[in-house]
Amino acid sequence: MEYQYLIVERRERVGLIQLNRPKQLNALCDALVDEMVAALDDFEADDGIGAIVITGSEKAFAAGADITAMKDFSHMDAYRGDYITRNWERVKTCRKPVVAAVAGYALGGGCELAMMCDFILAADSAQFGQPEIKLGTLPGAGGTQRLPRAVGKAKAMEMCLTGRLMNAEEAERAGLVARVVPAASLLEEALATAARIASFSLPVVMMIKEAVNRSFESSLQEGLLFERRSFHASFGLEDQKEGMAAFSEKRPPEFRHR
Ligand SMILES: CCCCCCCCCCCCC/C=C/C(=O)SCCNC(=O)CCNC(=O)[C@H](O)C(C)(C)COP(=O)(O)OP(=O)(O)OC[C@H]1O[C@@H](n2cnc3c(N)ncnc32)[C@H](O)[C@@H]1OP(=O)(O)O
Repeated sequence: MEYQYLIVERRERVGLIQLNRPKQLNALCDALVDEMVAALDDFEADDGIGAIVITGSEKAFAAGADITAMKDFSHMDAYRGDYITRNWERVKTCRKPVVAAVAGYALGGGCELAMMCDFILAADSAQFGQPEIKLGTLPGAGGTQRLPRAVGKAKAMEMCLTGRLMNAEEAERAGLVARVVPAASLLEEALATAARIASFSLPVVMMIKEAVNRSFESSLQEGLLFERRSFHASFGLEDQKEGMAAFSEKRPPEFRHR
């Protein structure tokens, strides 16, 4: 597929998706999101891909939904067109892990896109925010729902009501990002992290992603039961036999990803 707004590459067992609208600070438009859905579909179907990285440019992961594109929308335009949110769950529904590598601005829909990913690696230049209130609107792709779950009500409420930005250090302290790395090594670190994940058993990686995400959707008791049944099911995998045999034989495992 030809991409106009993305750079899409395979880096061994890692699929790399780079937002490529640097002049507009990677503002998210319908066409970019449609291309991202296509790239995720492609990587999900590819047995040679075990993990995915989404990143932007040095100055911006994504500065939000495209204000120019939507500024004259009517309620019905937004509602019936479901502007750039019609496929918004595709990152979350992707069964392979998706890592967000964020440098620069991740604002509005850009912060929401990063939070849809399984975890965020932030450059020390990263700045996160939901500044929609400054535009006379509010987050529309999870900002008021995922941000409180990530950083707590107080910080999320203050950020959404004031539109202030959160730098990488505060974001790590608050639990929004997994780790902060120097901007110069962000992509290298993200690819290495994704490659490590992709080196493990793909079915187990998928089961872990599913179980961790289930913790946000169910009671502790239901989540523990889901996890336990998944643990039991792992003993049906060739990779579980290989992993535990390799340990006993004091050699590295060679997972077959099935
Ligand atoms: C596979 C499924 C994936 C699904 C993914 C979906 C998730 C997203 C869905 C979103 C749903 C809607 C809800 C979200 C709404 C929003 O996001 S509203 C927008 C929120 N963002 C902002 O308010 C930030 C706006 N930008 C700025 O404040 C500043 O640009 C900046 C980031 C602080 C940088 O300032 P500065 O360094 O001065 O650069 P600028 O000159 O301002 O910008 C450079 C050019 O980039 C253009 N631009 C920047 N941001 C946007 C934007 N959001 N939309 C459109 N264009 C933008 C800016 O206009 C400049 O362009 P030129 O004037 O042509 O040079």
